[in-house]
Amino acid sequence: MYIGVDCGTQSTKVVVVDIDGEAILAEASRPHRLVEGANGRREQQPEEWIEAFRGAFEEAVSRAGIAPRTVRAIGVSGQQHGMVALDAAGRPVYPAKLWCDTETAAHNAALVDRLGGASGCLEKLGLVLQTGYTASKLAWLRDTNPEAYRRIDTVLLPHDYLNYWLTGERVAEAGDASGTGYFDTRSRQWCRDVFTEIAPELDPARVLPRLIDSREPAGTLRPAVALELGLGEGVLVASGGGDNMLGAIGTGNIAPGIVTLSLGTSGTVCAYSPDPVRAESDMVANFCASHGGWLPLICTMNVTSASTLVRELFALDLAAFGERLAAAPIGAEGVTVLPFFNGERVPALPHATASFLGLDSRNLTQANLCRAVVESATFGLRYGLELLGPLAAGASQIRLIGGGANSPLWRQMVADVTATQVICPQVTDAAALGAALQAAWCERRDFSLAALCERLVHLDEASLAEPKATSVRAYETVYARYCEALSAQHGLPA
Ligand SMILES: Nc1ncnc2c1ncn2[C@@H]1O[C@H](COP(=O)(O)OP(=O)(O)O)[C@@H](O)[C@H]1O
Ligand SMILES: O=C(CO)[C@@H](O)[C@H](O)COP(=O)(O)O
Repeated sequence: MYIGVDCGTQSTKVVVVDIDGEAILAEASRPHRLVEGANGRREQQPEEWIEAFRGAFEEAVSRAGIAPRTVRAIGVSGQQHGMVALDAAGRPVYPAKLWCDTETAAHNAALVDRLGGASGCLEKLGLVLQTGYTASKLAWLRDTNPEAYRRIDTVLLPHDYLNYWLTGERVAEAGDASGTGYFDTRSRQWCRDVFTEIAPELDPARVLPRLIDSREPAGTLRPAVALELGLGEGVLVASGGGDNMLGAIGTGNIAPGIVTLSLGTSGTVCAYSPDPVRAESDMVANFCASHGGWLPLICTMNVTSASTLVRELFALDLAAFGERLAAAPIGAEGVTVLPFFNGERVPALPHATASFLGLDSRNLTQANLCRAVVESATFGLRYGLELLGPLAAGASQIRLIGGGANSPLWRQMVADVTATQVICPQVTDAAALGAALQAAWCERRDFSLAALCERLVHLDEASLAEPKATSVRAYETVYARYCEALSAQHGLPA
């Protein structure tokens, strides 16, 4: 038995996987709080991830009906980029500053300048620093909270922190490390000179976790944790990785030809590449994959976070929200939304706010506003898909994941907006499944990752959405309207 864990923005999910029986036995999740402050502050308490993990683990194991002692390895996936700075005793010196925190936009802009602009970043890191990456969070802590900064002994990412809690080891792997902004994504090594530029007082040899290969274990369970969870001694904890990297594994996107698109709190589009990618657009992140190779990715920050704001504004539950979406026509009768409620990463507008455009006395309905926000989040991902260029253009299928993929209407919308076939995996949380598969790959040397994906990545045929020609054409017009609005409001090329 193998356990996969995904510490997302809104919740931590756990899956129990039986590799030999080729079955996903159970899933469970527990929510966490997101603390939202002024200036785009978005933080969480790392201890709450552990609490959520405990609850979800207990429920998943009990639902699976397995003896915990049959678990052989655990894999952990986590929301990318979050800064978890620990003191020498392993306690956070400050709450985790998350991927969606835009408070550090000015620090990011200053860092990009100091590294020689976009070309300097590309030369040193293989990607261009974006607000949201760990680097500017560290620079921000140094400036705004020097007392906490002085106590830093290690800087981890969310999944590294869970690995640390499980094993006592402070380690990192290339996939998640590539989102720090002080990691060379081509050579897969820490970029110590960039780290020193950001945090001159900290010794990178001490503060940065030891890098391990994706198939190497982070360690074995600490005896106290094994006892608490009822697990046997010697249970391996895999290297784990960023949620997008493990979501790629959990959707079978481990070789070129497939696109994974996530409708989570964030929206992401990524495609595997065996070589590092230097995309035409600086907004394409040349991240590493968490199984070797690369995973160029674009990320938008306002997907289910945006739809949830509008849904909650009208006090709708998910079912009622779905009904409102269906009640409005394609194009929401002329309503256009630019859903940048907390700034945006792609396009790079960290200070932007949202706009509702084209409203009149006739089209101002709940249904149109709900529909327009979901359409706009989807258009943002099409915009990103286009930036990915040939890597994504050749894909014949989109594997759709994340909470929004539960909505049949949203699935069809993605198919129509991208003119590509869409299908979901059977499992609710593909990143947690990817983490379990990576754990099995680490522990079972008799399996290749491809063989494991073949066994466990089952697609849900009932979720298949084929693009419909009339809808594809209708969305072309509405997407053009969205691009015009983007250009008019934010000066971007239409
Ligand atoms: N049927 C649905 N329609 C629209 N949104 C949904 C639906 N089901 C779940 N969601 C939304 O998906 C989000 C959770 O997605 P998830 O991928 O688990 O997020 P994360 O990994 O960022 O924590 C929640 O905001 C939830 O409201
Ligand atoms: O910042 C990124 C990718 O670069 C986000 O995709 C985070 O990794 C958070 O993911 P979710 O919580 O939305 O799954």
